Formats: sequence, structure tokens, C-alpha cells
Amino acid sequence: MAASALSFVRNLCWRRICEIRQVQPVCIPSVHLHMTAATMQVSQKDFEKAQEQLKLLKNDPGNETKLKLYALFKQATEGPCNSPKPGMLDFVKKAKWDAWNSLGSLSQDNARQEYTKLVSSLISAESAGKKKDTSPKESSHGGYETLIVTTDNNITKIMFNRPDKKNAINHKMYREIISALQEAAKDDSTIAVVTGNGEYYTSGNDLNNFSNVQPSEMKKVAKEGAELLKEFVGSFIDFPKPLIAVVNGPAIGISVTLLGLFDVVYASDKATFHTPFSQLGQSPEGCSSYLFPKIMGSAKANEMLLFNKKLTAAEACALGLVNEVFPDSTFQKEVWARLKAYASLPKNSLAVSKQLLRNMEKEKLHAVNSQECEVLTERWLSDECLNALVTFFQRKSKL
Ligand SMILES: CCC/C=C/C(=O)SCCNC(=O)CCNC(=O)[C@H](O)C(C)(C)COP(=O)([O-])OP(=O)([O-])OC[C@H]1O[C@@H](n2cnc3c(N)ncnc32)[C@H](O)[C@@H]1OP(=O)([O-])[O-]
Repeated sequence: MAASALSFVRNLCWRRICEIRQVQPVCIPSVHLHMTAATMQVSQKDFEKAQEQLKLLKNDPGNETKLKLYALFKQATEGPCNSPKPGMLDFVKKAKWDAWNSLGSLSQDNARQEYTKLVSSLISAESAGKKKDTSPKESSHGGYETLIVTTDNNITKIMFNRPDKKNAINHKMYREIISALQEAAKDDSTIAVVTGNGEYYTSGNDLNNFSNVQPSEMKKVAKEGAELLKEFVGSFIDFPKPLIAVVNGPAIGISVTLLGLFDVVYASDKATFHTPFSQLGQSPEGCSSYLFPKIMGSAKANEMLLFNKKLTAAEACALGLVNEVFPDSTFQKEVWARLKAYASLPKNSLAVSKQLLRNMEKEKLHAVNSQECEVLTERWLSDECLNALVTFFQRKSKL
């Protein structure tokens, strides 16, 4: 009941509380009851000054502190609580009454002293906080070569950062994305966002991942590549918080197929969505062989995954792969304002809801991922795939 009373109190307006000078809490420890005369030097003037200072506080000190202030104020001005106990369902009044009553026989002098001390500590904490605010709010996660990872406003942003290579995903980036997701799963953020630095979201798998491999090594490299891919896609399947893609530009290959594993996808109108698997002698991954037909229906999924159809952002949105498309000129501003609002929602509620939605399909998704990786291992050893790669490197062919 105390907890629910406090949650009702949470809705009390802080200004109003200040106006009526309702203040403070609960356990004034016994030390206050044994104050010496020397410590009881708070004059009526100091007490009144504290009341004025309290009105200048900018930040809401929280319900517990407000109840403490309320109780001490009442004790200081009226003495011990003698009013009748409010009914159980009058949560706000009852929480205030409980706080005041908990002060027992604390003297009015001591209550004034405690009230003044508490206000002074709140003022000091606020001005210390203001000084701290001058340092950058955004915290940057070091140690990444191919990503920029930051946390700000309860959002962990994972940004592909190889703009001169159109953010192509090399082996290092695959591993770093896995680590960044693991870190984001455990950090204080409420949501995680994946986006690209520069003009591209990402051009997908770095085709150099397959170059410079001796023929005798091909099998081993294909097997290791598939293991890495399986772990990579698995980390998206298992990610426990809401995961949002902010598709700032063209997206190719695996960066498109993975979108089915995001909770929300926002795109600039400059974004395109291209999965040129058959052109590359390869096959779909990222659970797209299962999720794309579910998202957009088989006919449309077939055009994309079999016949390399490139979608505009508007087309991807109409098919349900993208939630919303924004004009490129306002994309960042609009999307980040929205994400900031999402990230202020209750963190645990979002996480359990996300997990509830994902858990229905998790086993199936891992099975699909395994199967797709198995097929790809074979594809990477095929002549069709090798010829496509040779063509890319010979003429730096463009899609
Ligand atoms: C593992 C699971 C299976 C995954 C499947 C997939 O993702 S399938 C999808 C696989 N993805 C593809 O098939 C896409 C292949 N890439 C392309 O078709 C084109 O590069 C483009 C259309 C992305 C951009 O054309 P543009 O004329 O605007 O720019 P530009 O070409 O001058 O590029 C600038 C530099 O970036 C380089 N680079 C870019 N992307 C890649 C890459 N993926 N790889 C390697 N390098 C890449 C490019 O070589 C160049 O390097 P340079 O010469 O400066 O040393």
C-alpha cells in the first residue's frame, strides 16, 4: 500500500507542493531526537529563508524527499501529528499523514533544523549538478574501429563507420557489432539504434571478406564465415531491448535482410533496399527467407530475394519492411526527436514487452538462421559465387 500511495503522490505537482510548503519525510533518525543545544541554532529567520530557497529549486527532488519536506514543515509549524488518519483509499493524504506521523515527538526546533538542513543539501546538490552538466552528456564507448557507439538520452546508438567504403561490413565490423549489441543489452539504455555514417546505411557484406583466400583454404574460410554470420544474426534475434534501424541511405544485402529482426525501421527518402543475392551467386540470410514472406507476402518477397528487385523507401514502407519514411532534409531531426520520446518510456516495461513478442518466434528464427548459414556455406564455395566476386573485383562492377 505504501508503494502505491507513493506512486499516487508521484503525480503531485512540485510547484504546488512548494507553494503550500509541504515537505518531508519519513524517518528522522533518533540522532535528531538527541540533538544538543549547540546544534539547535536554526532561527525562525533561517527556517523562513529555507522555505524561500525551496521555491527556487529547478529540479523535482522526488516524492520521498517531498514527503520528508512536508512532514518536517508540518512538525516545525504545528508540532506532532494530531489529525485523524485519512482513509486507506485517500492515497495522497495518507502518504503525507504517514510521513508527518512518523516524526513522532520530534521537537519543533529539531524539525526546523532538519528542514533547513535538507533544503540546503538540495540546493547544493542542484548547483553541483549544474556544474557537472557542462561536461558532454553523450558517453562514447571506446575500443571500436569500424563503429561509433555512444549512449545519450537512454539511447545507445551503434553507427557503421566506414563511410569511404559505403560502410561495407568486414569481419572486424561483424565482430564489433556483436560486441556492441552485447554491451547495449547490458547498459543503462532503454533502446538501441543502428544507423550509418555518411551517405550509405551500409553496402552489406564487404566483398573483400572473400578475397585473398587460397583455394585450399576456401572450405575452412567458408565454414568460419558461416559461424560468424550465425553468431551475428543470432545476436539480433536475441537482443533484449527495442532495436530500431535508422536507415539514412542505401542499404544492401545483409543490412536489408536483418531489418526483419528490428522492432521499428525508419528510413530517409534517399534510402533504397537491395538484396542482390542471385546476382552474387549467393542466397538470403538474416532470417529473411522466413520473415520477408511474412512481412510482405511471398510474391513481393520473391521479387526481392530471388530477382534482386531494389525497392525505394516508399515501396519498402508500403510493403511493411519500413515503418515510416521521412524527407532526407528533416530525417535526422524528426527521427531522433521521436526516438528520444520512445527512450523516456519505462525501460523494463519496454524490455519485457519486446521479449514477449520475440519469444514467440525465437526458436524458429534460430532454426532459420542455422539453415540459411548452412546453405550459404555451400554457396560461397560455388563457381557462381566465385565468378560474381571475380567480376566485382575486375571491373568494380556496380549494382
Ligand atoms: C555474409 C553474408 C552474406 C551477405 C550478403 C550481402 O550483404 S550481399 C551484398 C554485398 N554488397 C555488394 O555487392 C555491394 C558492392 N558494391 C557496389 O556495388 C558499389 O560499391 C556501391 C553500389 C555500393 C557504391 O558504388 P559507388 O560507385 O557509389 O561507390 P564505389 O563503388 O566507388 O565505392 C566506394 C568504395 O567502397 C567499396 N565498396 C563499397 N561497397 C563494398 C562492398 N560491399 N564490399 C567491398 N567494397 C565495397 C568500393 O569498392 C570502393 O572502394 P575503393 O575503390 O575506393 O577502394
